[in-house]
Amino acid sequence: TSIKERLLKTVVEPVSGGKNKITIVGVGQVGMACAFSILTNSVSSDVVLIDVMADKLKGEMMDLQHGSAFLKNARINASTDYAATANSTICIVTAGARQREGETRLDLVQRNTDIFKGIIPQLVKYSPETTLLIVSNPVDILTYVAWKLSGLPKNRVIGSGTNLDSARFRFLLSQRLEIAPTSCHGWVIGEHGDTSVPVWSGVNIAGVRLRDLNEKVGTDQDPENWGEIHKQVVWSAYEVIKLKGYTSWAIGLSISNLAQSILRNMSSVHAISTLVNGFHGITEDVFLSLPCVLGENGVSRVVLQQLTDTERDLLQKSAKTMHEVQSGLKF
Ligand SMILES: NC(=O)c1ccc[n+]([C@@H]2O[C@H](COP(=O)([O-])OP(=O)(O)OC[C@H]3O[C@@H](n4cnc5c(N)ncnc54)[C@H](O)[C@@H]3O)[C@@H](O)[C@H]2O)c1
Ligand SMILES: O=C1N[C@](c2ccsc2)(c2cccc(Nc3ccc(F)cc3)n2)CC(O)=C1Sc1ccccc1Cl
Repeated sequence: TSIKERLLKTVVEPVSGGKNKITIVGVGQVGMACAFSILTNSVSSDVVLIDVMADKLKGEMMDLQHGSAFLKNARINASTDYAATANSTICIVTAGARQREGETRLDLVQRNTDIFKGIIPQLVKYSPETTLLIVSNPVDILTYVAWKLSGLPKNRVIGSGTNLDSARFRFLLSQRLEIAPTSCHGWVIGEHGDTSVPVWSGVNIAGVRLRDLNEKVGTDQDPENWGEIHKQVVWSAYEVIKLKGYTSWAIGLSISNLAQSILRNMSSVHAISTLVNGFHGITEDVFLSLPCVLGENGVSRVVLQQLTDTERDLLQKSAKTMHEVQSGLKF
């Protein structure tokens, strides 16, 4: 008999297949930062990596597996075959092509849409109950594409949206006030990226709104120029790209936080991209970020913020632009 048989008496065979399996598609800078954050925060004990670059995929899997002693023995697997993703509670999609020199956004969106045609149906085939969490850019449009390709109900198709925008906003606010970001409350909503919308009327510390202390906060007439914080949210994205060529750690941590809310059915509120037809006078099928209640069945509720007319107009303008891009896509 083998050493193992002389060493161990079997009581019952150990099983795998808990309810916290997460698939991550795309093992680039963002995908691996998501994987590392999810594993080091013990969000999941069962992570599957998918990519088309087989060698990079295997190398990333092995490198993470070698840390198992420090990761509570989480199962880490990888494959180019989607069968390995079966029964994933969450599927995080970070796969995508980078914008080429001189490429228009519409060309990039069509290229990433074509990539999604080979990913989304496969994920749903093996995990029909999954929640899709889209990170690839342009994230709001690609979340719409994932919703159309997946046939899943709108509560189970989510985009990271302005979650990173809001995290950067709260960090910058915290730096200025010398208070922890978790105690600095501020929501950036709408379209992820350059045209996101900071809801200044809601920015508060312990319920004390900056607007109540100075009604000009967030406007160009504000002598203290608090509005600069939102401008820096956008600038810092370009700054990080200029300095290191990509972003990873903050987006990875924010995705891990969203995954935790789903797996632990926390009903915590996050700025994430959801189908906003019917909200704030929007009548098109588009995905934009609003404060959403997030749990095991995805987005269960949306917080109805009181927005100024300007904030509503900005959302409606984003909705219109995205609807035009979406209408030009070939599925
Ligand atoms: N939503 C946000 O806030 C946010 C923030 C940062 C980055 N992003 C986006 O995340 C995406 C990924 O960024 P990155 O820096 O990791 O890019 P990257 O180029 O480092 O990684 C992309 C990965 O996708 C893989 N891939 C390509 N086609 C695939 C396919 N058909 N199936 C499976 N995998 C495929 C590539 O092999 C590569 O490993 C980009 O679209 C980027 O703009 C979004
Ligand atoms: O931190 C980032 N980095 C990216 C990036 C990561 C790897 S290469 C570029 C970034 C940085 C700056 C601009 C930009 N624009 C863009 C627009 C549409 C696309 F399809 C892809 C990228 N993207 C991707 C991205 O979405 C972010 S967040 C971000 C971007 C712009 C403004 C505000 C925020 Cl909070």
